Amino acid sequence: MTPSSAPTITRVRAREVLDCRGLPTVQVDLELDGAHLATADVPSGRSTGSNEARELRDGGSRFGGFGVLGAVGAVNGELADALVGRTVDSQRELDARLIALDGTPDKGRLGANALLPISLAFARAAAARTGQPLYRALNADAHVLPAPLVNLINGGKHASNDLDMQEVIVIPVGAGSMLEALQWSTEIDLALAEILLERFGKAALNTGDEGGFAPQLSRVEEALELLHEAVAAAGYASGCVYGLDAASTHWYDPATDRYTLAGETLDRDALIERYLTLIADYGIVTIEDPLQEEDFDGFAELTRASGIQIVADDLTVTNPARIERAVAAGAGNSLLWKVNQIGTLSEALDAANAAHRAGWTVVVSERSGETEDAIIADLVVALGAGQIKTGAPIRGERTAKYNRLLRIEEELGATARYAGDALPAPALSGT
Ligand SMILES: O=C(O)[C@@H](CO)OP(=O)(O)O
Ligand SMILES: [Mg+2]
Repeated sequence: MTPSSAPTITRVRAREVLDCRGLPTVQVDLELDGAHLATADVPSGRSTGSNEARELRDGGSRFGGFGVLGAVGAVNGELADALVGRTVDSQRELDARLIALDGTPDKGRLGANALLPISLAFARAAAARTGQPLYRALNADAHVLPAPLVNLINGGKHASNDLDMQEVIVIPVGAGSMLEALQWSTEIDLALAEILLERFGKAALNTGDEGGFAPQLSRVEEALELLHEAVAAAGYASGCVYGLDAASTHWYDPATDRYTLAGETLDRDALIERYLTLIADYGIVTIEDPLQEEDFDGFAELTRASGIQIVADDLTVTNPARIERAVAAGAGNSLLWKVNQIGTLSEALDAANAAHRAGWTVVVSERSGETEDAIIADLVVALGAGQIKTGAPIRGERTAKYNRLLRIEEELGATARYAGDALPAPALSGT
């Protein structure tokens, strides 16, 4: 049922809410036609790329200015004044208006954290107006449930251990459904907890920002061995593959053009060699941000040499122009898709289309600073992307996404398809 006339925005209201790190972020209510009210939150990154759309923070506090009252004020003042009472034909028209109101290339005047929650709340309200869930309002044929890239060991900027690589990931590709994929993931997580307790003692179960364990270790090989052990102990060795988010920009020194990995200094070639060894030894089928955020050539070299999924995050920042550059250079073959890196839903959808057109895969992603807002669950199904990265299945801001996916799987019934084939089947034997 599609209402015949275009909706009118009758209310826009922002407030400050807290994310999972206890830091303020922006929540927006948006109402259409005095009847359809929707809410959306904006998440926040910690290991951000330098080319992301700008998030406005207030400044001035001892902790570096984490407040978002400026962004909240922009929504409740200038943006609400410009939008309330207006009729909006489409998401694209609204987003174009938001972009024009900000007027800067990086959304630095009003802030991506002011614009995006308006864009997302509009998408939800427009879907509600048609009586459909968001994933279906965006794509009538939506039916693919994503394989989860489950980040069970945290390092880098997300944890207080010495592991440089940010995320050590297991992917239950052999599961038959979303429900089964999450059951496996939880059992693997519990098995990992037991192994860590036995190996590292009392502080073993510290966790990082995305709910994965953050044991005190520094070598990624050790983290991968622990994860393999946990998968085997849980009984899923034949159904799982592995991945990394190296987030290497954050352990790269531009002054020397060198990386420091577990105390060792490596140039680009040595680091690429190291990845090839890790891939061969540990059944790794996907690596995100293996090289620093400006090294298009390095990405291209590893993409060619490895033959696996190489995911661009800080390199491409969900920005169609940077994606075009990466595609032309062969720098990666997969896009990490984060709506707040670009700041409106339409631009993010353009980014996903650009990636799909180029034959790249798309991995829909959380941020490390999340709220309970589960919108990426609807978005990953709408895109049919087949892969989601949304942390360990043990903390509310992450389980919100997983639980929404379970509900969508139920709603889709017999038409639902779990994308276990989005990544290659296990290549390893005997680990
Ligand atoms: O690097 C990443 O992929 C993300 C999410 O996992 O981290 P952050 O949100 O801190 O940028
Ligand atoms: Mg990343």
